[in-house]
Amino acid sequence: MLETLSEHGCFGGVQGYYRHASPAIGLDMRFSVFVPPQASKGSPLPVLFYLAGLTCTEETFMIKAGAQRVAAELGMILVASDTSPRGAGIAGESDSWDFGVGAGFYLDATQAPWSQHYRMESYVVDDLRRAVLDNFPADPQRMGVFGHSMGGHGALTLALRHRDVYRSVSAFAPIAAPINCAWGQKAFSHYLGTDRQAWKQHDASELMRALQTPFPQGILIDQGLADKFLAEQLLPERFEAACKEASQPLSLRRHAGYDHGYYFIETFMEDHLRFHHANLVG
Ligand SMILES: N[C@@H](CCC(=O)N[C@@H](CSC=O)C(=O)NCC(=O)O)C(=O)O
Repeated sequence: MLETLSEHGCFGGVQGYYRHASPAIGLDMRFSVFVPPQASKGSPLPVLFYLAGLTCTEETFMIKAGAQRVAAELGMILVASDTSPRGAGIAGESDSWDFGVGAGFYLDATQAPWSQHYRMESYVVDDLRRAVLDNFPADPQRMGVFGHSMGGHGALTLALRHRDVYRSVSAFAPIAAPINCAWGQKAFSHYLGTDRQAWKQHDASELMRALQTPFPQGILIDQGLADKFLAEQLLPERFEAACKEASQPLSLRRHAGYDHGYYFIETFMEDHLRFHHANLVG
């Protein structure tokens, strides 16, 4: 059952905010959907899932990224997930901005106490997808995923781990090699424990190195060169090397003068929407 929190006319379509019970998480979750005007024609539409970064919610992308105008032109449904469970009641889960609440890292935790509710991979891939298919005119054969920073890590890893679900993937300033940066090491050690082999299953660069079948239309990544997190946390050069090793076509565009924020994201948003549209619709 979907509860509508609010709906708003937007570029001839509808921008909505919703809440539903998530079996994977065991709590209510919120998400947002932009349905373009083409929905009134009755045919199923391609869907693009957005995964946001640390501290964000299901609202951040819809308010700040400026994606709806082009999605309305192209006839694409946009879906934005929240970034973690809310209300799990784990001691200390809100103590830091880069772990716990707002920092679910799009994986299923295996370690107590996180493993009961922090199951964002199953949430996004199963529960959120199901909710979108059941309640919106979405085409299950034409789904893509993109995201920013922690959500860029999520987009790359979920696309690599669920090739049958996502046909297209791109990212803005992704955490591209989390087992080699402080954000990833902090999150993975708490969520996944000490086994570094388990960590590799959620590291985009490690997954890419083991890739069997490349994404034929390539992967698009935009990265600002004035991003204060670039050298220590994001490490796109490791993903670039892994793509080369795996013969995966990658367009990694480095942009002077752009930082980590949503002014950067909105600048290149249209390119990402057109990239996914070309991959999903042709
Ligand atoms: N509070 C932090 C900054 C947090 C931050 O920059 N979050 C980014 C994502 S970082 C990686 O996942 C973000 O998208 N923020 C939302 C926004 O509107 O910019 C600090 O103190 O540095």
